[in-house]
Amino acid sequence: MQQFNPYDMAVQQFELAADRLELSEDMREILRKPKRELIVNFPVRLDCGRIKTMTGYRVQHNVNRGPAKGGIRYGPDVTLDEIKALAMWMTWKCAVVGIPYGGAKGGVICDPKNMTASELERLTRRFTTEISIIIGPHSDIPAPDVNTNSQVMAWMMDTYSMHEGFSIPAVVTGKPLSIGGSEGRNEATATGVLFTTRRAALRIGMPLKGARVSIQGFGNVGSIAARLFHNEGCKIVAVSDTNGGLYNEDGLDPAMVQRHKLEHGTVATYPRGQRIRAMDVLEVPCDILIPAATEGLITEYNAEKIQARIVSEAANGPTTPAADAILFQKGCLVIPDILASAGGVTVSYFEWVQDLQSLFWDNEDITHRLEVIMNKAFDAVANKADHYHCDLRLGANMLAISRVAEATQVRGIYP
Ligand SMILES: NC(=O)C1=CN([C@@H]2O[C@H](COP(=O)(O)OP(=O)(O)OC[C@H]3O[C@@H](n4cnc5c(N)ncnc54)[C@H](OP(=O)(O)O)[C@@H]3O)[C@@H](O)[C@H]2O)C=CC1
Ligand SMILES: O=C(O)CCC(=O)C(=O)O
Repeated sequence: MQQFNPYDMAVQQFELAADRLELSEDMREILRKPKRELIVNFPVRLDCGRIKTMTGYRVQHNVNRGPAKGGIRYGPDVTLDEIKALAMWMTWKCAVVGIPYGGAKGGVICDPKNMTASELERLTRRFTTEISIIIGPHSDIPAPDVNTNSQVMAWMMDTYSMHEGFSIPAVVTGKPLSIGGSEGRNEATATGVLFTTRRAALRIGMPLKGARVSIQGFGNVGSIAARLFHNEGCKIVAVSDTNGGLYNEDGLDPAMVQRHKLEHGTVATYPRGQRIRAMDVLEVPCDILIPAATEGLITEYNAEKIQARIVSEAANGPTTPAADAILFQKGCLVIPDILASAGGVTVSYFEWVQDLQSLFWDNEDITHRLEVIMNKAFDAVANKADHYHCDLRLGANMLAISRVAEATQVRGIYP
């Protein structure tokens, strides 16, 4: 089996859309490569006194529609190609929901589950200092992603502000409310998944009430999606994390599963369900599948076995192009990542705007504004897909890429 490379996959998706848009080779050359790739190697003192040199990345894919925007992830398997792919998807994600940002992503190769809070703080502060030559409230604004959270964003904001000499909350989003975070940001990605799934269910005439939902990944996005879909009247039949999966055809109570995970570190050992392998959550009988873990897990090897009628991609890049073709053929409606998971960055945009104006909105206002944007984006993507007789991914990519290409063209290219 060939080694999965997320950047190759992102470029392959890009080329499919560029072909249908009949984009010139010159424009493709500009859009397929990241604008900036920063690699930093930096020392971190561990609690035992040893110094470990860590490697981190910040990639800005495109900034023609506004400042670069995108999360920071920590993990042992982070690679530059993964971060390049995620940065490119951020460019398309911001364009598809029409918020004035380009795309970026960052990451550090580390093992966060085996690091103490003080080691993570030192890592975060040093990494922020290293990438502060390219981040800033008007140039590139990080946010949380896999294995990072509001505490990590608080350390980033504090470190950046220390160097400037005064508080600059707008340098990162996803912060705690007490230092300029926004109402609704923590739940925003999962809320966006719910809004787009409601729209998709309407499109295929499937009631959400009573729908069986399987969720891969039980972190920020997956666990909150479980709660929101449960509140919507859906039955959460399967969940998983890195330790394994859990299935119960009668439905799981997300709050109880969450409590079990907090106490035992995994959902897989929750007693009121049948233990299954982590990858099996993709194949259990269900109506809606929510991949909320990581890239490249739905492939040509398991797509045929997916039983869901809707796949709502909360994760970035969960489905390979070969799997996309199989799912489209089967009549499974895939809400692509750049649309389904755009609720997070949309509320990050609200957070940034609130920080810049020092005037804050309430939760109701945030949720309403998010719903308007997500519904409008879903309808625009669906119209594109209907017009071109293609799946929603190609529709979303065509919409997004044409918007970025137009911005690039109208700004002019220096001869
Ligand atoms: N946070 C955000 O605002 C946004 C996140 N996303 C995307 O959503 C996805 C999840 O992010 P987020 O929830 O923030 O990250 P978290 O780190 O909070 O959670 C990730 C979850 O995925 C699980 N996981 C990782 N790999 C696997 C695997 N192979 N099989 C099963 N479970 C797995 C982890 O398990 P364990 O608990 O055991 O570690 C964890 O439960 C990512 O693709 C991210 O890029 C997209 C838009 C915004
Ligand atoms: O909130 C943000 O700015 C970015 C979130 C993110 O990294 C993503 O949507 O993948």
